[in-house]
Amino acid sequence: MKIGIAADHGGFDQKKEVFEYLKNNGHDVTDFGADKFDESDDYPDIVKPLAVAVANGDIQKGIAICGSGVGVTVAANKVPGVRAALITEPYSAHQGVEHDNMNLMCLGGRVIGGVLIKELVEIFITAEYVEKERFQRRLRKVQDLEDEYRK
Ligand SMILES: O=C(CO)[C@H](O)[C@H](O)[C@H](O)COP(=O)(O)O
Repeated sequence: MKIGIAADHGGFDQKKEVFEYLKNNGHDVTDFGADKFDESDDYPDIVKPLAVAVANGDIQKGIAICGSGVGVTVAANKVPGVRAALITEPYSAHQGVEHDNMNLMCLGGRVIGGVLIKELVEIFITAEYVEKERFQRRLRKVQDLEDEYRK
């Protein structure tokens, strides 16, 4: 499984930590930037390449970090095919994948860190979507919404 990670200045340090953690644990992880700390960078620019790679299927699971996690969540969900959510606790990190097929987990670098952020990453990357009829039905409805409002 290919994992991608991106962060603006609000999550720059946490991105480095998570990237190292994933690499050290043998995962195939790509860093989509930012490449350097820049207080003036903008989260839509930073998350777009990762979101597109997730939507294309080049990356199976994406992790995006900004200050609160809200900005990258909003921006990533504008890319058709992305199912991004802001995650702050373990239950949603796996349930979001199991029920909703979340393919991009968003985190707040100014909100969480240390052990919790790695725990959430571990839960997210190991969780699997459960192909139950009710989950499929709901995801089809999400897809219908996307199709209805696509330009
Ligand atoms: O948290 C964020 C969006 O939800 C991002 O990190 C933004 O860039 C945040 O607004 C950063 O704030 P700053 O005052 O420009 O550092």
